[in-house]
Amino acid sequence: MATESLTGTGVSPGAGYGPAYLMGAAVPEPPAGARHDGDVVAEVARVEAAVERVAAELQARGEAVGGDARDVLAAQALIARDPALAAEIGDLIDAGTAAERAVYEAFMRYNDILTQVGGYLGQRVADLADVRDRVIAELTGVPMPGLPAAGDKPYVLVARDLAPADTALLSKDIVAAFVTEEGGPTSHTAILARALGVPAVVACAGATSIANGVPVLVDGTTGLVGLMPSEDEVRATIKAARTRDAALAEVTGPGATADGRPVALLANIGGPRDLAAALEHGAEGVGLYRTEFLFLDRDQAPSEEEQEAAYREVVSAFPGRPVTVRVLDAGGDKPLGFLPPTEKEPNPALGQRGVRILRIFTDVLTGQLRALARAAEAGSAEVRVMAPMVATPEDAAWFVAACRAAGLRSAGIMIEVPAAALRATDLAPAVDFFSIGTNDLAQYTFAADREVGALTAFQDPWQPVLLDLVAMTASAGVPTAVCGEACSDPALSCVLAGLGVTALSMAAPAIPGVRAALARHTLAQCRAAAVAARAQTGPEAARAAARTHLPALADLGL
Ligand SMILES: C=C(OP(=O)(O)O)C(=O)O
Ligand SMILES: [Mg+2]
Repeated sequence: MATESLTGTGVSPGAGYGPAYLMGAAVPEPPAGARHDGDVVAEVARVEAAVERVAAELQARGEAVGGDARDVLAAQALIARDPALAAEIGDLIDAGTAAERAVYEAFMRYNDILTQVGGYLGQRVADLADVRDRVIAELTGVPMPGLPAAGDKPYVLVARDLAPADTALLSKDIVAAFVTEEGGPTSHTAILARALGVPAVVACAGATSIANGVPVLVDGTTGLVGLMPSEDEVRATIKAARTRDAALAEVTGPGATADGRPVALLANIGGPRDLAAALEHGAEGVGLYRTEFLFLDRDQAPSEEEQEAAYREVVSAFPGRPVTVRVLDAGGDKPLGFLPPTEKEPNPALGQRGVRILRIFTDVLTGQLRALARAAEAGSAEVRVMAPMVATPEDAAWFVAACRAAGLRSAGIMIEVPAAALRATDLAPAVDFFSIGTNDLAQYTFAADREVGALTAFQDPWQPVLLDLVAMTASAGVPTAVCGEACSDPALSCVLAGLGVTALSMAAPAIPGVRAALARHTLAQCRAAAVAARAQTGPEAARAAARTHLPALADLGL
């Protein structure tokens, strides 16, 4: 048995095992006025050793990665070994300052000089701060900032939460599983983990107190995180996950119920890098391309040419198939510096987000639509474009008109605000399709921030009220997909089919489970499951009631 276990919410299936790596929180500033005990020589030697370890590690990591990263890391190693900095640190230690504080102050002086010089050198300030924090971490024993380099063994990445920028370079070969203390089933960590096919547990209380290097077994289905598990336990958990995967691999082909009602199984992607997984898991197209990843960490929108190149890559991966692109969903939990709201927002999730911000910065939308129209022209995919956060018929009509003006044939909207679901019949005449975003629909229905771990329960897509809103939307007479994380649950995907949804879009690794669940149940069973779930008053009861009509789930290990 594991010596200790923690529990969170399993959000990406499969089992992962490896040493814990605690993603370094910000390295604290050493206290001002900290003094050493008088041994100047020993204190200087401590700094020299720390600097050398940091420089060598940066250099080695650069060599391992190669390309541009090698030059950047080699430059950082040079900063660390800079003799002028060493002299400055030495002077401070001579005057009695403790090693870590001396490092901090000497680096800060350089920082000020670079900032004043500005231009290219000014932009190196972040590199300098990173080297400073690494040396201080080395001296004080706190975790290193950032992510560790790939080693021989994948590690379990433990963090308070993960931002998209933290994880841009991760892959399945580097990370065996994710565990975060915060976040819910629809947080960025969960979305990213599913896209990479890495098991993940979020909202796991106590996760950040796991010590670095401790062996951790993560079950991304049950949400259990075992510390120092026995070999037998690791073997059994991994075997059960594999058995389930093997059962699912036997069902292939396009999504359909057992009696042949087609339900398109599409992939949610964040960019071209997710295409391989989408194709590997047999996605029939793309149901949600979250384009905002292309716009993150920039001072301005990417050029139309750069956007077109990314869109073309996605479009060409699915010839003749639907590729549903969501235009930029900025604001709220995805703020972009170059698209600021017009006033200070005390509640960003309820602020100028999605289509609301695009209605202010119309040039950004027009540029994106033009790039999409050109990419659509170049390939044979059926490109569909949709807007996030549409709340009124007027928003819908405005967006569709903008798409038509750009020459785009298929224009739709996301239904993720209760107002839009409740009055779907008013929005229907303007659009070609709906796609329900259950993540935000839950957030706004319950007035519960989806990024707050303590409110995870409200994100449960089995809430009967959410099923009611899906049913209302699907009966408005427009083809309706669901692209929120709800679709990753095979039982719920049967219920959604039973509610009249015609396409389901999810992180690619979830597709086999959903395909198998649908293939083993008739449309009548799916409808009965939906009726039974909606008759309940809470999510647990809804889940249990639906499952009584979906008997094959248990055989599939789902
Ligand atoms: C699919 C959705 O969009 P996102 O998670 O990107 O907000 C949703 O809200 O359900
Ligand atoms: Mg959304």
